Amino acid sequence: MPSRRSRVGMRPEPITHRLTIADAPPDTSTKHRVPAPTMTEPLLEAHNLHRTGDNGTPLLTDVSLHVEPGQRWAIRGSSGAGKTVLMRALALLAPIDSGEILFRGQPIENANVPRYRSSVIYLQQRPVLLEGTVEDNLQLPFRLRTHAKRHYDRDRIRELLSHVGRDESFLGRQREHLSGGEAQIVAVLRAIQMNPQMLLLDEPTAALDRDSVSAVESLVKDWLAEDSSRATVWVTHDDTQTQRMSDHVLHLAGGHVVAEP
Ligand SMILES: Nc1ncnc2c1ncn2[C@@H]1O[C@H](COP(=O)(O)OP(=O)(O)OP(=O)(O)O)[C@@H](O)[C@H]1O
Repeated sequence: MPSRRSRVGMRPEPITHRLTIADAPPDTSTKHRVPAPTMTEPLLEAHNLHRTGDNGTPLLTDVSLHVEPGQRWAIRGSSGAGKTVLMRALALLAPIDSGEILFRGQPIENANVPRYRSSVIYLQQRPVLLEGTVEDNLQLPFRLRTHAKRHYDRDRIRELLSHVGRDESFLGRQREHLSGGEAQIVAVLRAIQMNPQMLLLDEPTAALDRDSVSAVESLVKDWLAEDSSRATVWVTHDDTQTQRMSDHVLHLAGGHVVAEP
């Protein structure tokens, strides 16, 4: 069994037995069928997250989320509900005071954070791109030690660009000449070329025009369709985007999970 020790050193949880294929009772009756055990282990688990802000205000209170392979979650809630605080905690970019975050059933030790961040990539509303061309930005992750053995694949990028109606000339565009939508397309391409297991999308299309929204959504949909075990957590205020891009919804209000707003 995986260790249930918290990365943040809080409350050890009771060890819970997880059903495996070997544990499954034989199906001796079709009349009184025993419910099939869950074979899938969650990809990302947040258990009872708590965080208090600098001024003592509770930002997250007992927030839990289990994302299984293939699931597409939407995080909903009004402004200030704690959506970004939660997403940054899941991305290990912001601290939690208590609770635990597990990836594939394991806590993420400090030494494994770079690997975690290449499996679970966080994208924010305003993408951070460096000076230089689109291609410079796409090549950037391959300069990191974590990806030293991987190589930038221009053919793959060219193919992905064709899905969103851009040709190779886009690669030579300077960062400062990109629209907000184009910059977000670059950020999504930069993430999905790394073949992550999950994307954490924090309002990535909030300030974009309709064409850019559909370009970003279609890149993410195509990436999901390539591998049925990939998953997303998408913060959005948009009801129709929630319908298009999610099959599970977590509602937050005042840093709490609520049934419905
Ligand atoms: N370090 C901090 N200390 C104190 N308060 C904070 C801190 N970080 C965030 N907050 C507050 O926590 C609340 C939740 O912020 P958060 O950014 O998660 O909201 P949100 O749900 O993402 O809102 P929006 O939809 O407007 O992006 C806000 O009131 C914010 O000002």
